[in-house]
Amino acid sequence: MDINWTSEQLEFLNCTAPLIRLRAFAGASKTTSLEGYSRKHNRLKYLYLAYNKAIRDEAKKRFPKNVVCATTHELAYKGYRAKYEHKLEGGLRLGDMAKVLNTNDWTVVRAVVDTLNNFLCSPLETFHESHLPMVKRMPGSQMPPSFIENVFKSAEYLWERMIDPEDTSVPLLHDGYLKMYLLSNPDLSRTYDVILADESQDLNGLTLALIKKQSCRKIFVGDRHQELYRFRGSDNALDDPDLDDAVDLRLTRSFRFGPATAALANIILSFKGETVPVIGAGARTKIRSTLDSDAKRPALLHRTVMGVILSALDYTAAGKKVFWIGKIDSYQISSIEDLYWFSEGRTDKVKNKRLLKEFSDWHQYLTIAEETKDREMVRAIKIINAYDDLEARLRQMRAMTVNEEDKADIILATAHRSKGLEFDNVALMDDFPDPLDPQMDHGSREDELNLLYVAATRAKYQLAVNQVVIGLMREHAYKVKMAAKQAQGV
Ligand SMILES: Nc1ncnc2c1ncn2[C@@H]1O[C@H](COP(=O)(O)OP(=O)(O)OP(=O)(O)O)[C@@H](O)[C@H]1O
Repeated sequence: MDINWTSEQLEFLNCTAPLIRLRAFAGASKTTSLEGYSRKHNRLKYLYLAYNKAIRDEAKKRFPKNVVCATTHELAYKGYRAKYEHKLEGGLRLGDMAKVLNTNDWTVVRAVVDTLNNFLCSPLETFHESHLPMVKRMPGSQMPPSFIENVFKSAEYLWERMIDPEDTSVPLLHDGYLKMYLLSNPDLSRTYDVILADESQDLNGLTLALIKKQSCRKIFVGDRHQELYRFRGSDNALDDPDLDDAVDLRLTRSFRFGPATAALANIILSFKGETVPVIGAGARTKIRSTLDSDAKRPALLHRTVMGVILSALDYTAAGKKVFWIGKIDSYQISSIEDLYWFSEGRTDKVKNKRLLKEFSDWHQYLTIAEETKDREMVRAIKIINAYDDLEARLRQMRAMTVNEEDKADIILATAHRSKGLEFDNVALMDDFPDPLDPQMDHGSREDELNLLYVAATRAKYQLAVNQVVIGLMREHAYKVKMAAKQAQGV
């Protein structure tokens, strides 16, 4: 590698401690540095654990042969594939689980499914109070003991059926075989000398426990400000007390963007109490309230899937070709098409027949959405209610979707999906909530600031900020002014 390494990078490359924590800001050469490390210490065998398949595939292209790149799920799945392939699914459907549990109390069903999902992501071997979700805006642990007992019993019942290969009524989830893998105490140190845990801030308790158990060298890499999946059971593994013994190193120079974006990132992070500054060592990024009209192929980053779909419907209706980060179908468009026909009573047009088995009619769908506040269901209802000509718009949207980024007029993504990517020109859309809202709880505020930081650090040349970011800039300027006045004793 022909790189003029910075002093921060060199410190990492020369570190051979058994436990290393490398904190790297957005675009601060994390992957380049890991690659440099595995080339420098090239007699060692490495396992690079990627957060998702896209990151794994990128890593496979970059890392040398002494590095095996895998997702944790992939690592675990090998041992369970033959036994469970036929009953593997992405999630538990509330309607199906209600049938298995023989109840139509949707509050209970929701609580049981959430408890089971939380159990799957946690390192604990048995169900515990910490797995209970919020129930009717109240911590589950404050619900009556009989309710809690019932939820635990039912969640345990579903778990037993989930791991029974013969039982196809309760599917095995991806986190289910990962849980079984961890409970089997695998020894990765027999095969690898070093584990590189990328995006460590997003590791859930289960994966963190798996890595911590290994006796080989462990390098945890990440950025606590890019933690985006707290809701999936992760809680900033980089700050785990067991990592207090690690050698702490940093990468603060971002080569993606220039000083203006770095200054903006520092403003956003100041609201989280960060005091170490990001340094913008890349090309000069221009910051605007709207993108210049000649800004080519802008990436429009949204807070919500609903925002992405609404933009897609509007832009394609105006004749623009769109490219979806993560492919169109991962935005649940086909379920919206199905639900549209379902809401019209045209069950013959519904492609996924499960929908017809799960709900007797549209009215029942609306009732269950109202009772469970299920995000997917609520989102679908909003979109269906938003347009009179939805069918024609959905058709146009599919027709104007392109599969290659360079054929598009516009790139669409959520901020979540933009993580790890970079674009020449980026616009932050107006569906982000305001982290200055006093009604927002602390955890949500941190999540929203993280998302804004991730989204704002994707642009190389031009970034259009939204009203929420402008609000943060104003508030920051005001705070700086007040602090200066105070210092002068005014
Ligand atoms: N010492 C250096 N001098 C100049 N450029 C560098 C140096 N180190 C890395 N870079 C460049 O910085 C860019 C970003 O590096 P890299 O892809 O490793 O970032 P990253 O931290 O993995 O990004 P992200 O985490 O946001 O995906 C690359 O183009 C890389 O070649």
